[in-house]
Amino acid sequence: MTIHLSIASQGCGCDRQDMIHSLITMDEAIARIAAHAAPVGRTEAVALDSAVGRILAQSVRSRSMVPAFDNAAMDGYAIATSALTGPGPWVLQVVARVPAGQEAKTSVAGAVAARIFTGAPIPDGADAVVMQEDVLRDGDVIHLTRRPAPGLNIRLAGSDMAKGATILDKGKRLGPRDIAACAAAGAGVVRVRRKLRVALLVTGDEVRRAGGVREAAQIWDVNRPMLSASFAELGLDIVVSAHAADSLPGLVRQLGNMAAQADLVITTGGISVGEEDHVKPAFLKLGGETLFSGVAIKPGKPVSVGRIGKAYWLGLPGNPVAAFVTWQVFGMALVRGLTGEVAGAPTRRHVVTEAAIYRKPGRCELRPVSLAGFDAQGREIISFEDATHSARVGCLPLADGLMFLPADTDSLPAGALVEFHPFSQS
Ligand SMILES: Nc1nc2c(c(=O)[nH]1)N[C@H]1C(S)=C(S)[C@@H](COP(=O)(O)OP(=O)(O)OC[C@H]3O[C@@H](n4cnc5c(N)ncnc54)[C@H](O)[C@@H]3O)O[C@H]1N2
Ligand code: MOO
Repeated sequence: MTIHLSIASQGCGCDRQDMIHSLITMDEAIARIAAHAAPVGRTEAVALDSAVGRILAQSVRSRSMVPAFDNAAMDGYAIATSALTGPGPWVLQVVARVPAGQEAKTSVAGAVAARIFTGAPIPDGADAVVMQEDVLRDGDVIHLTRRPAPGLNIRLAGSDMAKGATILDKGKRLGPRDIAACAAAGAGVVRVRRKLRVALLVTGDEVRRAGGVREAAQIWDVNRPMLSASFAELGLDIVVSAHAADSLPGLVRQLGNMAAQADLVITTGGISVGEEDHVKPAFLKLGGETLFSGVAIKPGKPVSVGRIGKAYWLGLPGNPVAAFVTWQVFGMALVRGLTGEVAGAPTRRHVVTEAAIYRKPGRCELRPVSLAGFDAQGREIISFEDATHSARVGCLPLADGLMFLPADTDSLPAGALVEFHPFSQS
């Protein structure tokens, strides 16, 4: 629901219509990434133990039926229900013992039982397992008072996975639950995409390592630790990470070196319009081809994507919240494309606003928000600051995702439905 209640605003000038028209929309930018970014590099076989976080390059099929044989779901006694004649109770001789991991050597024929343990193969002739709590054991016999249904407490061969069934499709990022399914299917080695090689270049004369020495007009570097942490969580291979001064020759050299080593070069800062912003000129000097440069969003308007030779370049803005938001929306889309990950995009959903919103229309706004409980109809409520501040990092730890406010929306009442884009862990 979009509500238009015009509010007078002079704005800062950066939302002027003539400027906005040179920008593309967020959906167009995502579509361009999806159309261009194809999986890079060779695939490799890795042991299941070290496959977490990797992207499957080949689907996984079950090597056998799972379970491979009928087995007991309880510790108890395997019996043949057809041998229970008359109304009962019944007295059955215990003729065998079958622990898990051993084949059943004796069959169960007639009014006899086999002592059996969870996971052990069902002996021939048996068609039910009575749990031990439901029988009375007396020496070599058991007393049974209730007739079990055929099939009771038996896990049938193939009831979990059929032989040859596709367990996981290629393009899946392997998490612990996928690893469990691979192991059950007998896939001890899986074929995955090689790790994406990324290079990170954080620009700015004013930027210094967090917590270190800094002069009066200098700031601590937020972008490098923030993005490095995201890369690590995504399992990317950081081939080089460096800081660059605001100098064109230096940037040309560093960007060129990085593009020669990495599949994806990520820069932060230096992509706006001031004469201290040398990243785009350096990219162009290296013969870079632009996929897009500037998106009608707030924050993150200058975000750019292109190619330098075979490497992709993602230019993030310097403001840390803008860098984080554009990394989440465009960077992760680029990584998904380059790694062939199929189903990793966060699912957007509708949520309701806790408070009214008044804003300057023009760019689609991606405001960090926190999930704040549910309303009387069970809809999720979000809380948020009264504006998006692209340089205020203090709200990030509390945020669960982004609220998307359409470009033409200038006000919304409390309780309005808006789109919510959850942050991935990374
Ligand atoms: N005349 C105009 N000025 C600006 C425009 C515009 O359209 N016209 N756009 C504004 C917007 S929107 C953004 S976003 C920024 C983007 O600027 P850059 O990407 O060139 O980034 P910088 O100028 O290098 O830095 C911006 C800001 O962020 C701080 N910063 C940079 N790197 C880090 C870091 N690693 N950790 C923490 N903070 C960092 C930097 O000190 C600046 O304050 O441009 C606007 N200007
Ligand atoms: O787009 Mo900028 O990120 O508003 O500060």
